[in-house]
Amino acid sequence: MKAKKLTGEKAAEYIEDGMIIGLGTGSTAYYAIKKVGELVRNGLKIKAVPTSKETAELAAAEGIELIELADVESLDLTIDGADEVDPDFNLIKGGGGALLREKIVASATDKLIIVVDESKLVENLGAFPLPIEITPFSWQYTQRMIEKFSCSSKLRKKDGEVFITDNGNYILDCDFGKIEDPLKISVELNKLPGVVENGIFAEMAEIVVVGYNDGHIEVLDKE
Ligand SMILES: O=C(CO)[C@H](O)[C@H](O)COP(=O)(O)O
Repeated sequence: MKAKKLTGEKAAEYIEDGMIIGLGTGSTAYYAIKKVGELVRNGLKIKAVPTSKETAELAAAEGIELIELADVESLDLTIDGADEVDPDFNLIKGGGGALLREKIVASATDKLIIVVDESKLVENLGAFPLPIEITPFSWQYTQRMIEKFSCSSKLRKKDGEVFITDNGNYILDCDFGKIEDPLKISVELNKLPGVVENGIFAEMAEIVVVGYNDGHIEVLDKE
């Protein structure tokens, strides 16, 4: 909790007047959004693209001006969380179910800043089941095709009901074990009809802000 707050707030320091930014989803991004709200109320002028309905609601309540990605060419930076981060800054995202919009926003971003607590740092991706967003149409067929990649998968549920994403799709949480080549598996998964997007963010993050439970923060920069 403390680590998440510190890292979210630290990431907000990268924001400058006039920027167009992306706002991520999840309990760590939450603290960044709260901090951005505070900065906006103190006079910072920015516009933001949210990565989920949940984030849009929070940001609007904070007084942050929201715009559509459709209306801009690119974003200066995006602050988002992650479920796993490997030493090459490959990520697994989508624990909160917002991976599709998060990946679209990340792809339009000059500088993707990831905020995590120390528990998210891993040597290899894969201990966290990979979220894959799929179409509801014949989803069991898509599941069988995905499982040919040697994984087992579960349809995500919430409160006993099938979890529906902001885009009206389902999510399969897929246990691949150790993921040796994140970029390759990500590209292969996205070739399957029925797969909308997967939660591997390979070679996208530029900065990772890590919060430690003892209160210190580490900023890892790809450059
Ligand atoms: O990818 C995400 C949502 O789709 C989140 O960023 C990810 O699940 C991390 O969330 P948290 O900061 O709550 O641990």
